[in-house]
Amino acid sequence: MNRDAIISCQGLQKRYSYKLALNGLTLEIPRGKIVGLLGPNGSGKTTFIKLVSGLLTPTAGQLLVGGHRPGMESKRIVSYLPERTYLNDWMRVEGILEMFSDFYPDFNEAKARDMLARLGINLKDKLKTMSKGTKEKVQLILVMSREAELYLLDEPIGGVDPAARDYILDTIISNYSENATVLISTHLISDIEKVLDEVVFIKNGQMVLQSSVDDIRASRGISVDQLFREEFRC
Ligand SMILES: Nc1ncnc2c1ncn2[C@@H]1O[C@H](COP(=O)(O)OP(=O)(O)OP(=O)(O)O)[C@@H](O)[C@H]1O
Repeated sequence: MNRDAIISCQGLQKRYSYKLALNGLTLEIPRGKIVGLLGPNGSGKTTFIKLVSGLLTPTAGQLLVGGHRPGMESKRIVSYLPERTYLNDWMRVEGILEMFSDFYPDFNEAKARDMLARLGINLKDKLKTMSKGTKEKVQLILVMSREAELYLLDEPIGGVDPAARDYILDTIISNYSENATVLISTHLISDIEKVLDEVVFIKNGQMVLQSSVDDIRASRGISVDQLFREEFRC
């Protein structure tokens, strides 16, 4: 197990009653990279992210996050955007900012306010009155405004319109501290691959490929999106 990697796992298994969602996953995610976690529906992406965030516990195998077994120490360095919202709908953006400031010592409120202003989001608005895409923007800004060592983004921009996606990728996701790692699970590969350094493909709870995006383009002459379509053709 490599303790220098931000995530290191060996033979990682997660079983939900009869379903083996992760089936001996072995991989290392380096520090300082933006990594795409890609795979077909049900391949185990969300399960892996939840294990890394400490929300679930492994059935078997080993997992280190920032050199620690998932727990208090690893949770401190992880900023996690879940697939489904965890915030209360009735809250106003300004209330949520306050909550994050109280809760997370590493929350950079000025950075969050700046990004919210640039996207024209009104601090007085309540989440429940916002469109799906705007809600996603708010949550992504909150998560990326923590000075974390590892950002876990599970399907971050599915509801965001294509015109806003580039802006969000360039200003929010790429605007992270230098030694931090961003792990993004997504099906919007063609939109997101331009910011990715590396990709991990998983299938049936196992890793099938880990490669730098440049290597895929140089050695195979195709995009990550094309490779995904070839690898996982139904
Ligand atoms: N709480 C649960 N109970 C039982 N089975 C579950 C549970 N959560 C996930 N699974 C199963 O585990 C497998 C992996 O699910 P997971 O959500 O990790 O996949 P995913 O790659 O994130 O999929 P998607 O791309 O559709 O979001 C699937 O077969 C799913 O049905």
